[in-house]
Amino acid sequence: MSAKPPIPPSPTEDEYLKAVASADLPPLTAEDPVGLFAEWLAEAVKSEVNDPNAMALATVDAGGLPDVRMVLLKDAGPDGFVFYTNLGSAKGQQLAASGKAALLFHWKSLRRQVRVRGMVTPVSAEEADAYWATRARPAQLGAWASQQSQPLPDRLAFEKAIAAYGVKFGLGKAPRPPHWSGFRLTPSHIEFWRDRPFRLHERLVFDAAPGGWTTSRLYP
Ligand SMILES: Cc1cc2nc3c(=O)[nH]c(=O)nc-3n(C[C@H](O)[C@H](O)[C@H](O)COP(=O)(O)O)c2cc1C
Ligand SMILES: Cc1ncc(COP(=O)(O)O)c(CN)c1O
Repeated sequence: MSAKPPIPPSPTEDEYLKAVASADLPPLTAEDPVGLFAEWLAEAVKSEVNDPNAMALATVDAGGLPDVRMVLLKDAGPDGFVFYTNLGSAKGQQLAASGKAALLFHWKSLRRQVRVRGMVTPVSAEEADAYWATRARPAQLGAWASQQSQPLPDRLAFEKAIAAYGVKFGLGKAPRPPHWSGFRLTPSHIEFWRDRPFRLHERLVFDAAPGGWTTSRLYP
């Protein structure tokens, strides 16, 4: 028999009361979600153990069944949130078919989350080439050899394919594969969530409106 998973219990009142003392923050306010996101990411860069730019990317498949996996944020600004992947992967196909996605950042060290929803479009070839050029050569060869999300018969076959691409491109630059590029999610909705004691959290929501954003708050 397998062991029961070690699920932690809900905090006790005493445990919450200890947190109250350190939770005396001014209310969360901002005019511009992009600026607030940049501030929160900068804090996460300092406090997270690794990958502060990691985010869950949610998509739907052809049958409407949700799918989700982690990707790394590689650019962010007023135009949206950019990530890179294999276009033939499950997520690549789902994004091409639906044009919609959601993102979730969860910074455990800060007890914060940011949720983003919106439409997704491919980045330009020039933008993808510029990002591709910053990747380490072995990572580039891996992207050439990986048929991401397809069944892998054996690890050795993958390693041989990586070596073959290494020979093919010799000492020269490995160009960006046609099956590897990026997507930009243009946010229509962004929510900032900050932990408060007793689960009385703060939620600040931005909805895209002509020429700017409307803001609102939600019950936790
Ligand atoms: C922290 C983290 C970051 C990741 N970043 C990426 C990424 O930027 N791009 C990518 O294609 N896969 C990334 N992966 C792997 C994906 O989570 C996933 O396994 C892979 O892309 C296949 O997903 P799919 O079959 O849904 O397309 C990352 C995984 C982790 C845990
Ligand atoms: C398969 C894959 N592709 C792309 C990325 C994006 O990161 P990078 O471009 O820094 O390799 C990751 C990050 N974990 C990854 O696992």
